[in-house]
Amino acid sequence: VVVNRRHRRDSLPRPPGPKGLPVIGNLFDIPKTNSWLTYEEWARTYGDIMSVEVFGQVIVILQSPKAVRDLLEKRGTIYSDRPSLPFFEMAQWGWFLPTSRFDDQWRACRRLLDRSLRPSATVQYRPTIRAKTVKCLQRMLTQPNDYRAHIEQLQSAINMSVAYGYDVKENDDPFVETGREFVRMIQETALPGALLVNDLPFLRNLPDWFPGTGFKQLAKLSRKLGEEVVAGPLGFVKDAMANGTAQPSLALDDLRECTSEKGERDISLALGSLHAAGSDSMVAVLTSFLLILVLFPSVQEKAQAELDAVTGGTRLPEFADRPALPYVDALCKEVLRWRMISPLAFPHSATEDDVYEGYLIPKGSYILANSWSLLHDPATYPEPHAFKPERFLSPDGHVIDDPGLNAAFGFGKRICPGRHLVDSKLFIAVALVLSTFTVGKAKDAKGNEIPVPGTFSGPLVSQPDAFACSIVPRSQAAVELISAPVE
Ligand code: HEM
Repeated sequence: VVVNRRHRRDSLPRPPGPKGLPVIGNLFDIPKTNSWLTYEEWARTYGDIMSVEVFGQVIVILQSPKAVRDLLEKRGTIYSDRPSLPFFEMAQWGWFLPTSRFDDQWRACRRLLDRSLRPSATVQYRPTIRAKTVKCLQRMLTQPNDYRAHIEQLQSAINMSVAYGYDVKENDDPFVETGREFVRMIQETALPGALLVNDLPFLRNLPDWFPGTGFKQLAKLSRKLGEEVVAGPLGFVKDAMANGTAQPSLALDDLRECTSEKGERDISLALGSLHAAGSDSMVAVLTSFLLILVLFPSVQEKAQAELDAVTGGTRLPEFADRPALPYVDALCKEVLRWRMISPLAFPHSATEDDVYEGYLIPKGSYILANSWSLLHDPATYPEPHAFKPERFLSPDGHVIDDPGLNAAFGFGKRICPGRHLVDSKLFIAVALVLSTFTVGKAKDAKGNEIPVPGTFSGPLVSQPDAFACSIVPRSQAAVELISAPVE
C-alpha cells in the first residue's frame, strides 16, 4: 500500500507554470524587480497555484485567499519553515526570527514575542510611542528635508525603548548602528546571485586560502555582528538592573521572570530579532504615507478636517481619539494595502511532500504567497490601484474590520508578530503629522514644483524611491503644540 501510494504521489504533476530552460529553469522568466506583478499576470494563465523552477529549486506561488489559507494556515505544520541559505548557516544567523528555521529555538523566541507584542501588552507602550513621535515632529519642524532620517531615528527610538528601556542617542548610537549594519548585511547577502555559495553550497567546503573564498571571512565578521546585535542591548539592561536604573521594558519583564541560562539566551534572541526586524518595514510604511499625502491632496484635506473637528486645533491628538477618527483609521489601513511594502511576504518552505488539488508540492519547495494580488483583487477591493480610504468605511461611516488586510503581515505561524505594535505606531504618527503639518510638492529655486516619481523599489522591502516634498506647519498654533516639552 505504501509503495502504491508513493508511486501515485510521484506520478502527480507539480503546479503548472511557464516552461523553463534546461538546468537554469525559469531563471530568466522571473523579473528582478516587481516580480509579484508578473506572478499576478501569470495567474490568469496558470491559476491560483502555480510553480516555477530555478536551478532545480521549486518555487510554488499561491495567489488566492483559499490556497493561502488551506496551505499556510491549515497545514501550517508543513509550511512554516524558511529556505536555508548556506551563507546564513555559516554566519550562524539562525537565531534571527524572520530567517530562522521552523525549530525549537524559533518556537521559544516566537512564544516570547507573541506574548510581549499581543494587543493588550502593547497598550502600555502607547505613551512612549506618542512622546517619541512628537519628538520626531520637532525634528521635522527644524529640518523638514531630512524626513527620512527622522523617521529612521523614530523607529529605532521606539523599538529600543520598548524592548530595552534604552534611550537612543541623537546621532551615531552604537546599538542602532550595529542593528542597521546587520539588516543591511542580511539584505545584501540574501539577494539571489549576491553570493555564489548560496547557489553552489559545496563551495563552503573549500579551504580558506582558496581563491574566491572571501565569503568565509565575511561570514566570520557577520557572525560577530549578529552576536553584537543580540548581546549588546541586553547587557545594557542587565547592568541597569544591577544599578537599579532599569526602565520599564520587555527585557526587564522577561528577565525578572527568567530562571535559566537558556531562558536568558531566548530573551536575547527574541529581542534582538525585534530590534533588527522592526525598523525598516515601518520606515517604508511611513515614507509611503508622506508620499501619499503629496500625491493625493484631497485625502490629506479630508483627514485634516476630521482631526480638526476632534481636537479643535488646540491640542495634539491622542490614542483615545481614535474612535472619533474613522477616516484617519481607514487611511492607515489603505496605506498598508495600496503599495504594500512586503508584496510577497517572506518565503516559507515545505518540510514534507504534500498533495494539494491534485498537484505534488515537493519537500523543500519555496512557497511564495502573493499578498499583492490578494490585496489588489478587484472583486474584493474595487479599483484596487486607486488610493481610497473610504473602502474601509461602512455607509454609516464606521471603520470596517477587514481580516483580509492581515495579508500585509504575512501568513500562518510566521505572520508578523509586530503587527499590533505597527497598528499603534502608524495610527499615532498619521494623526500627529496630519494635525500639525501639510505635506505637498517641493519647489525648486525658480518656484517650479519638483516632480515626484511615485515609484517603489527595494530588494526585500519595497519602499518609495527618493522624492522631495515640502513639510510645512499648518499654523503658528501647530508650531507651539509641537514645540511644547514632551514627557
Ligand atoms: C508596517 C510594518 C510591518 C510590516 C508590513 C511587516 C510585515 C512582515 C511580514 C510580511 C513578515 C513575514 C510573514 C510571513 O513569513 O508570512 C514579517 C515577519 C516578521 N516581522 Fe514584521 N512587519 C512590520 C513591522 C514589524 C515590527 C514593528 C516588528 C517588531 C516589533 C516586526 C517583527 C517581525 C518579525 C520578528 C518577523 C519574523 C516572524 C517569523 O518568522 O516568525 N515587524 N513582518
